[in-house]
This record gives sequence, C-alpha cells and structure tokens, in this order.
Amino acid sequence: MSDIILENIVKQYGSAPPAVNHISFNVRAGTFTVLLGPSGCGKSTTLRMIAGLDTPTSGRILIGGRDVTDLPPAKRHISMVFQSYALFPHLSVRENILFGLKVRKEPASQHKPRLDKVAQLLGLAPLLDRRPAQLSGGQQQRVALGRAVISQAPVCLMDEPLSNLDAQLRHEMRREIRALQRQLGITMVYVTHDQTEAMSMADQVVLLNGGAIEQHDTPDRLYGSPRTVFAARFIGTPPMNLLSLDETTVTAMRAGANAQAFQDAPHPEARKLGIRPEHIAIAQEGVPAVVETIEYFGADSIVICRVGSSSGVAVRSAGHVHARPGDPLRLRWSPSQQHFFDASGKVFNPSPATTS
Ligand SMILES: Nc1ncnc2c1ncn2[C@@H]1O[C@H](COP(=O)(O)OP(=O)(O)OP(=O)(O)O)[C@@H](O)[C@H]1O
Repeated sequence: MSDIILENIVKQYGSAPPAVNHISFNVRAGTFTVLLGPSGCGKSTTLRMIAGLDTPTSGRILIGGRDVTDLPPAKRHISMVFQSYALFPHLSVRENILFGLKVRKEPASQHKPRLDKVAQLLGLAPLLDRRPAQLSGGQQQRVALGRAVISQAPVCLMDEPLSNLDAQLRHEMRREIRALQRQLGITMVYVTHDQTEAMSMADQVVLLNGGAIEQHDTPDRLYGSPRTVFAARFIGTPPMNLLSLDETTVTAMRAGANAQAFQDAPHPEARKLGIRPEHIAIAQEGVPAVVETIEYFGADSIVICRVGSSSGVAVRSAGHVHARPGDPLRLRWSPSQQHFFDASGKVFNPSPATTS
C-alpha cells in the first residue's frame, strides 16, 4: 500500500531559517491530504521533497514502506501535476498524455486502452488531436491531469493545480479531481493556500505555518476544534472572531441579562475568546454591541460590531439585516461554541461541543 510517511523532515537553504522545520506526518494510502498554509510556509518545499525534486537536509521519507529519501523522482512511483501544467506545446493532446508511457517504454499494446480510458474519464476524447494552444485553461488542466492519471502511479502530487482557472471552473475541477482520486484509489497530496479548497477536498489537512505543522486534522476538526489562534483565524470566511478578555469586554459580556454565555468568570489564563461569526445570533436580549458596518451578500449578511473594547466582531445573519452603523444590538451565542486561547495563542480549553 502507498502510505507516505515523513519523519522529522528539515529543509534548510543556506543560513536562512529552515523552510521546513522538523515536520512529521503520515498519509494513509488511498486518502486525500492537503498541505495548506500562507505563502512561504513550506508547502511546495514539502511536496517537492516527497516528489524527489528536493532533498531534505535531514529526516526520512517513506512511500509504500520504502525509504525513498535518496531516490530520484522516476523511482518513486508517483505522478505530479503543477500549476503551470507543463504541457509540450508542439505535441498534440494525445502525444502529451502518452509522453510518459513512451519515455518509460511501457508496452505499446497498453497505450491505446489506457489513453481511451483516461480520455473518457476526463472528457478529452474530442480533443485528442488538438495542440495545447487550441485548448481553454480548463481543458489544458484536464490534459495535465490525464498525463498524471495514465501513469497509474499509486501516488499523485499536485501543487496549486487550479490557481490559473477562474472561480467557476476551479469549483468544477475540485469536484472532478476529488472524484477521480476516489474512483482510482490514488494517494493524493495536494498543495494549496486556499482554505476553501482544502476544506472541500481533503480527508486530512496539514496546516503549515513558518515551516512547522500548526495542526494536522480532518477539515471538520480543524474548523470545530482549532488548536491555535493561527488555525482558528486561517480557516473560515470571515475568520473566527477573537475578543480580548479585558475588563471592558468581559463586563460588556456579563451585562447581557440573558447572555447564556459568560456568566462564569473566564479562567485567569485565558486571554482571548474565539467565536465563529455563524455561531453568534442577533437577539432581543444578550450581550450589548454596537453596529460598525454591514455587508450584504444576498443569502446572508455580515454585521460587523463592537463588543466592549473589541471592534470588528463579525456576525453572520441570514438574509438582509436592517440596521445602521451606530445602532445598538444584542448578541447571543452558546457557551459550547466558545474557544478560549492562552497568551501563547494555544487553545486553552477545547470547547465542550468538540471534546465529545
Ligand atoms: N530554492 C530555494 N532557495 C532558497 N530559499 C527557498 C528556495 N525554495 C524555497 N525557499 C524558501 O523557503 C520558504 C518556503 O517556500 P515554499 O515555496 O515551500 O513556500 P510555499 O508555502 O509553497 O509558498 P507559496 O504558496 O508562496 O508557493 C520560503 O521562505 C522560500 O523563500
């Protein structure tokens, strides 16, 4: 089986701080893992080391139980898809897709049946005689996928493969890639900085920050039980609200006569309270707030408020909210949706809703 194991991987370029700093994680065979994080966090470097395009400064990489740390890419039984597609402009779609099979001298009798299958899977049959320049961005992306899939490698590595496509197409391709991965049982490692992409595609997300793993979890747990302020803020649009637990804000929260939340004093080491915008409701009674701005999106509105000394607290509300900047509001949320963080930004006390 093609499990991937990274053991204590470090990548150092010259005297700069390590691009990848002691990371270890496992990818189970047949699953979809996303490497997620902001620009420069080490996603591509990590993927390139799994691919064999970069060598770790220290640590080991195993694929399917084999130590591949010092093996070249061609010996790792992997396929790759890059942002740039890297198609040969002078070759037809058919030739582009078959290129790898020819280089690896796979028996010619295999070419046609495998090409037919891939063309059918990806809807490329009518385009086989075209050159890349005669294709749309989405079609070129499909050819790049076809080239990866035809290799029948058990592991596929993708680096921001959809970033050149418009939003609509990106959406469609996400579904296609996920369906293809499931259908073929491929072990997938996929790099993106787009948290929506990660959340909608992954079985497991490895969230990186400054070359280290911030959290490795299912999308569900990453969203529901972020371990750090960084994870809480990186996932979700708008991100989780963070209210400083200073006296003004705590007093404001306690002032809500019926504010179920926050009747007890927060733990003295808790410095910030996190609540997701969709977990706060505008109510008759509750924590007093003042409207700062309202953004209307059709299906819902985001009301930005001030609560105590915390400005910019986002509340997601269905439909159109009829309020103006300066209007007073009352807010409610359930204590089970509260996340407390300590001074170092680590979750203080996983919320009861997520510990069960
Ligand atoms: N060949 C290299 N030489 C020196 N430094 C490098 C090299 N490749 C990457 N780095 C540095 O390593 C760090 C991680 O880069 P990496 O490309 O892995 O980030 P990333 O998370 O993929 O970012 P992005 O989303 O912008 O592609 C960055 O600080 C980058 O400048």
